[in-house]
Amino acid sequence: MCEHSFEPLKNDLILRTAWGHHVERAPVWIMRQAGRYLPEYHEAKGGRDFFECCRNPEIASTLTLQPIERYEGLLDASIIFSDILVIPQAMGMTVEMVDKKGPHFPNPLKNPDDGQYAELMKRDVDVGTELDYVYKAITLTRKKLAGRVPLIGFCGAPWTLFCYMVEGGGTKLFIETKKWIFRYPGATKAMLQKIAALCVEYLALQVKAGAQMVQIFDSWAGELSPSSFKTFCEPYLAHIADNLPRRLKDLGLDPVPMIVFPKGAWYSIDSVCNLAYDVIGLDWTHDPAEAVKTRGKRPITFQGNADPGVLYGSHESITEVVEEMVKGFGGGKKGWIANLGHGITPMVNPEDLKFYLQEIHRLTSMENSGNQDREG
Ligand SMILES: Cc1c2[nH]c(c1CCC(=O)O)Cc1[nH]c(c(CCC(=O)O)c1C)Cc1[nH]c(c(CCC(=O)O)c1C)Cc1[nH]c(c(C)c1CCC(=O)O)C2
Repeated sequence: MCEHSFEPLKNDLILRTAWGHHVERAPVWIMRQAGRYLPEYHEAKGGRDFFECCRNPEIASTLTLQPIERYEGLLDASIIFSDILVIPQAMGMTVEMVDKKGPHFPNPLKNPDDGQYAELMKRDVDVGTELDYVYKAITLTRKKLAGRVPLIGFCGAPWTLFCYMVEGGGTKLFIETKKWIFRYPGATKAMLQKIAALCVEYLALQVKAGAQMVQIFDSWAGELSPSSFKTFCEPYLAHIADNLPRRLKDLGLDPVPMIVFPKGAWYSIDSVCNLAYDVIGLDWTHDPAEAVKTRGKRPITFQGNADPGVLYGSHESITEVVEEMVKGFGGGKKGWIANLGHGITPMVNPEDLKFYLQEIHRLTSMENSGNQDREG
């Protein structure tokens, strides 16, 4: 139990699915479900800066609830409105959100001798106080949810956060990142380990505040070769999965399901199935049936994975993609949480997302939709 008392959950479908139980239909939520495609998001955000919204528990909880209210009864989880870059901020780096451009670090990490690296490595970061506003937003959101659906907490994976910290923002070429891993592998690993420890504490405190499930977003995992993935990504994902349950236990908290989303690293799935995560998020480059075959009998739930671009398509194509996905994941009565293969993109018509959610409900509620052999 977390330290607060909240209304009992009325819909625990996603938690049961994540724990590997047989369920009545596939649960569904959407990465970035609170965001720019919703007119009410822009309205509630007003002229405010993005990080100012994250730091304001009242606004963050309002934004978190928007999709739950608009798609009443169709979403099986909420995700706290925040950003993965709050960890670099807590470490002392400045991160701005530039309109229509995305995140920008005015002073990224240049090399291990630039002074800032040593400074960050030696600083004792207290994510308890630095990210206090996130825990407050989580507790307030749990109250406002009043048990409608579970609340997911999240963080960025060490690898993805490191990329942002050295690139200073989004990139296509990853020049700085590659300089770090191929010139300074030791310094890179030390920083990744530092971030991983912060992730564990940050997620534990989110659970303490009321998060009922957590997701680790490794959005840039796919920039690595399979062997670099083994060196710079996987050990830190493993560290989080191994240490979060221990930390929760220390704090007197029950374990929560842990989701990992190593976007783009399709080659890693067999090995990621051996980590201690309960759920693995798949992007749309995965063939669901192949992934199910690779999983075999291991007790892992998959999450995903339609191309988010299908929401720009016709309703016929949405139905086709959902049908294919339901079939590939074995019907939806076990081992699958429906989602998109990455965050929903701006300019999607919210009514088309509604249709996608309805199709998932319709096609996974069917009597015979659980008859497929999930081992492939
Ligand atoms: C890489 C990453 C970031 N942030 C996040 C990731 C991992 C997921 C992914 O790979 O998409 C995670 C994130 N960011 C946001 C959420 C909120 C909760 C939700 O999913 O609804 C979550 C889970 C809000 C947001 N984070 C951001 C917005 C848009 C801000 C705005 O312009 O109003 C929102 C709603 C800004 C942001 N934040 C980030 C970028 C690259 C951008 C700008 C470009 C973009 O939106 O894709 C970093």
